[in-house]
Amino acid sequence: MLAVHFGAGNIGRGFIGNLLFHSGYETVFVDVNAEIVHLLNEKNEYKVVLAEPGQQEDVIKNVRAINSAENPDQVIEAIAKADLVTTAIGPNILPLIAGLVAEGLRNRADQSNRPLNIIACENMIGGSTLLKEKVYEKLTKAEMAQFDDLFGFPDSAVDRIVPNQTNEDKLMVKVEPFYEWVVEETKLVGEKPDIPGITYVQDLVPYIERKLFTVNTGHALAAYFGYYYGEEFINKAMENPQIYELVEGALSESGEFLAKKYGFNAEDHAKYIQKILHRFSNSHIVDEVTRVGRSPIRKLGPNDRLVSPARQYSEVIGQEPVNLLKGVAAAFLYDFQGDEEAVKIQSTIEGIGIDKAIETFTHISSESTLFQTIIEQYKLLKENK
Ligand SMILES: NC(=O)C1=CN([C@@H]2O[C@H](COP(=O)(O)OP(=O)(O)OC[C@H]3O[C@@H](n4cnc5c(N)ncnc54)[C@H](O)[C@@H]3O)[C@@H](O)[C@H]2O)C=CC1
Ligand SMILES: O=P(O)(O)OC[C@H]1O[C@](O)(CO)[C@@H](O)[C@@H]1O
Repeated sequence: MLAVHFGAGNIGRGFIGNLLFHSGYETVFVDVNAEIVHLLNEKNEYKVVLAEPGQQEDVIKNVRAINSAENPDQVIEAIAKADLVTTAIGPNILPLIAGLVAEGLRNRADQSNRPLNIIACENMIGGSTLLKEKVYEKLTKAEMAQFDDLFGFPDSAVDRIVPNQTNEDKLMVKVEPFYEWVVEETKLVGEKPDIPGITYVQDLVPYIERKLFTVNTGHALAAYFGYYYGEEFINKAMENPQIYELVEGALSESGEFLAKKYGFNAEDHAKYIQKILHRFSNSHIVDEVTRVGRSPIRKLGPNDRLVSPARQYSEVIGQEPVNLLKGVAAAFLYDFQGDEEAVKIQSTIEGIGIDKAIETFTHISSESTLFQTIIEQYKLLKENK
């Protein structure tokens, strides 16, 4: 069985590639990083190490790679032969691979009627759906009908903390032991991929919201407050009682609306939150606050991990969240010069003021009380910096 996976980065090698190998797939990674592509083709294997006492090592074999910037034709050919296509490249990059995916699927449909599933494994709601939309923008009406029959784009939620790697062995990836991969069963075509480690569900929305608004919300607060208080790493930020309290507070707010919206058992959800706080504190993982806080414009988007739970909390609970809004305010103070989006937020604030910047990035109306609270919190945090 052949899997084509876009993105041979942290989650691609450390999580998806790992599970694919253990499920019997040969994996072809598609990437634009010439060094990683070269090394994968030279070694045809890499190590995954668990970030825990004992540091258990796993060797992932049967892998190779294609540089899509240099050899797009090879990617098109690989998609024609594939049994599964997956991605872990980042939400902002999905539109950029749509042309190549469309070409690959078109070429495949010319040769056979074999169905194929394309699963985006990104930290976002509706990643595969977005990729499908972008692919379909390249198609004729007739092709769309043909693709509807042949190709599935089930959405998915992936959870495993894989920090930036600083190992001498450039292919080796250190990962946390925990993982979860949930895939929407109803949008699959053909045979269900037999991958132990995937949980198939009928309705993905509760799972992706639970994950994005707990793991990623908490992580984002730890990152932005960690940065604010001058911490370099997430586990160190979690040692700061002020930050811990803010993160825990935000997760209990998102948990309150999630439990009410989806009927989650409150006790189980409280355990889920505690487990996540424990994962953030893992001393065997060196995870920079600037990695976890990366792309703050994306993270401040109306449907992402900060604004969506804050808005939904106020809608479902009928009150304003305290900690979630502090998290939004802290993201507006994130001025890391190595992050293009952070620089853009700061220059926007300078150019049009914080009020307009909040409206621009969060789409929260300036009439709302949420908006006023964010401004107040922003000013307080700025004064006390
Ligand atoms: N690192 C983590 O712990 C987790 C990450 N994710 C999600 O997985 C996705 C990837 O994240 P990471 O692996 O951390 O990032 P990463 O930066 O380590 O990996 C992304 C890879 O995509 C490649 N890439 C960039 N443009 C490309 C293109 N046009 N075609 C093919 N490859 C391209 C990059 O060269 C890189 O190797 C993101 O959506 C992230 O939110 C989800 C859960 C956990
Ligand atoms: O990958 P993103 O969406 O930029 O955000 C970083 C987040 O992704 C993760 O790496 C994995 O879920 C988390 O560690 C963190 O919340």
